[in-house]
Amino acid sequence: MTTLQKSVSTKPTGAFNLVVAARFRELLKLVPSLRLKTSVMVVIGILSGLMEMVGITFLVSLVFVLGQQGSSSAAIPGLPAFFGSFEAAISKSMLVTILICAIILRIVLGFANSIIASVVSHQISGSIRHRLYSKILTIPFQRFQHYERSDLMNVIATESYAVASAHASLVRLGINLGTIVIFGAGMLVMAWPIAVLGLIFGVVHNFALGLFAEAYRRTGAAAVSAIEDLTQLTWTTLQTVKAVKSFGLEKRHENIFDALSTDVGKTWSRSDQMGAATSLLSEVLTFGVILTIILSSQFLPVDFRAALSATILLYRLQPYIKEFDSQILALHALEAPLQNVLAIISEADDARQVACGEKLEHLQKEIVFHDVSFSYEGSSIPAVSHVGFSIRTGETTALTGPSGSGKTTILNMLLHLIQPTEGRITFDGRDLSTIERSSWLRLLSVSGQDVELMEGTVLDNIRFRREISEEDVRWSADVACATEFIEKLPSGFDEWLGDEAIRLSGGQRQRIGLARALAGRPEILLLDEATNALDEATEARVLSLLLREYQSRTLIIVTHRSSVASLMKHQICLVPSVV
Ligand SMILES: Nc1ncnc2c1ncn2[C@@H]1O[C@H](COP(=O)(O)OP(=O)(O)OP(=O)(O)O)[C@@H](O)[C@H]1O
Repeated sequence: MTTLQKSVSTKPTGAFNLVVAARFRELLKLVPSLRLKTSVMVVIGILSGLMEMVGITFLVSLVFVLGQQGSSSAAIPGLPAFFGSFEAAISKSMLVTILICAIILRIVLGFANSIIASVVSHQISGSIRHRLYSKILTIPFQRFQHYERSDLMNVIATESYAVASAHASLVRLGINLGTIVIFGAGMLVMAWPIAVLGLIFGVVHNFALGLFAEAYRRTGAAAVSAIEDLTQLTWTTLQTVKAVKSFGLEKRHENIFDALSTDVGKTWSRSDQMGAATSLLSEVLTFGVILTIILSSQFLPVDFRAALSATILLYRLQPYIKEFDSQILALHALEAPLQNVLAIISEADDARQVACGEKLEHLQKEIVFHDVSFSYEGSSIPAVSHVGFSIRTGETTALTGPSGSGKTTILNMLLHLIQPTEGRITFDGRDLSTIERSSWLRLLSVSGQDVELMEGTVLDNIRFRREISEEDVRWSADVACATEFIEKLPSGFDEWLGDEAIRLSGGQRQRIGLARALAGRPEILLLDEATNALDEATEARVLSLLLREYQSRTLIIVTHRSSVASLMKHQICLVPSVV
């Protein structure tokens, strides 16, 4: 069984900021077409930061100018040294205009970026959900069987959002870094000693937050694992409610659920506590550096106005630095869900499913198994070993043999769910592997002992999302002897069946499954113990109707009952493989 990420990866953990490169590489694999939008978002974000810096600087200048009596029409002497060369040219009204423009531009850019971010985030999530869902349908059936269904549900419904979150974090990182650089440059020009203090603060801050990185990675992985366990328990409980009640295990299940639910709560609160701790650390460091500037201001070789502007910039820089670090920590926490998404998306497609091949309009003569063997992945004993037989078209054949002799495996090969590991299967002399899969599957239909009913009406279940006329639905239900009980249901064919269809007996479910298989009027019908839950009399009626309708078509029945096998023209008896 393929288990999705339950523990943190073994990648080096010391390299705090390397996580950015790792997440970026993963994102490029998952959403390669986002480069342009991402760059636009980062540039807009940085421009917004730039506008903030301009706004702060001009605001400080304005305050100084307003504080100077009677100099309103003179050149502005209030700008910091950085703007010194413009002093002669900027009047007070221009100062106010620039300030207002900077503020408005910042608001507009911020708004534009949140709209773009929201659109991009939904695009990413939608595209990832689509890729995951379609991957589940295109991976080889054997690979699919290696996954826990609850894990797959969890990845599609919950963890797929991690990709959009990681993208948002990377964009925010780019914006924060760009803004930090711009603010830093501004501070350097205005008051270099304060910029140096700010730089030291940034390095210490980054190093201190780096100490939390491993804890964040572990918490992220623990949260994913705890949620997976909880989903799995819920899923299996829903699947086995009858057994749980029959064995009187409700309390035990409740206890297990509570324990797992507590684990989930603990991982989230640990994450919240770490968030609070890192935020506190950030505040303390910022306070420390500003205090240092205040205490040492009289000794610093800088102009007071410039020092004030630079200090305000440093103060405003703090949220960017804080967010920069928290986004890096978020990227650590996103490792586990991202790895899960990647694991599924990187699964190879079923080569036969995507290959073209020749079309097959009809089966004219026969299906032949030429010395066919098949072994399931990881199994040392072949499920089918060197089997050879032919099935003539338009005739009825029973496939018999003891339990485990490979009957279902043979039907699965006919259904293209698995391919022979040795030997070949031919249809009218053409190798199965050279035939277009969909054209072959159009010719045949299958029904088994366990019917996969879905949420919907009886009609929905017979149609099974295919274009099938009402007439064909009625005909198939008649042949399957299903009409007689369907019409007794309160809403007949429109009766709503839950996914478990609890109101139906085992035999009724099998008859709906049989009607589903018949409804497309297939040339070849495969029945895998499809009537074994029916009483003898109903089974006999179903079989006689089937034989009448399938006089000139191909019917292959897997059965353990000699009475059923004897009704077929041919019998193929399989023997179990030995080591
Ligand atoms: N997904 C699987 N992975 C590994 N082994 C499998 C898998 N499915 C079936 N097998 C093994 O392959 C062998 C043949 O199984 P198969 O279901 O084809 O037998 P069968 O003749 O249809 O049995 P039954 O009459 O009990 O339904 C068995 O030994 C079974 O354990």
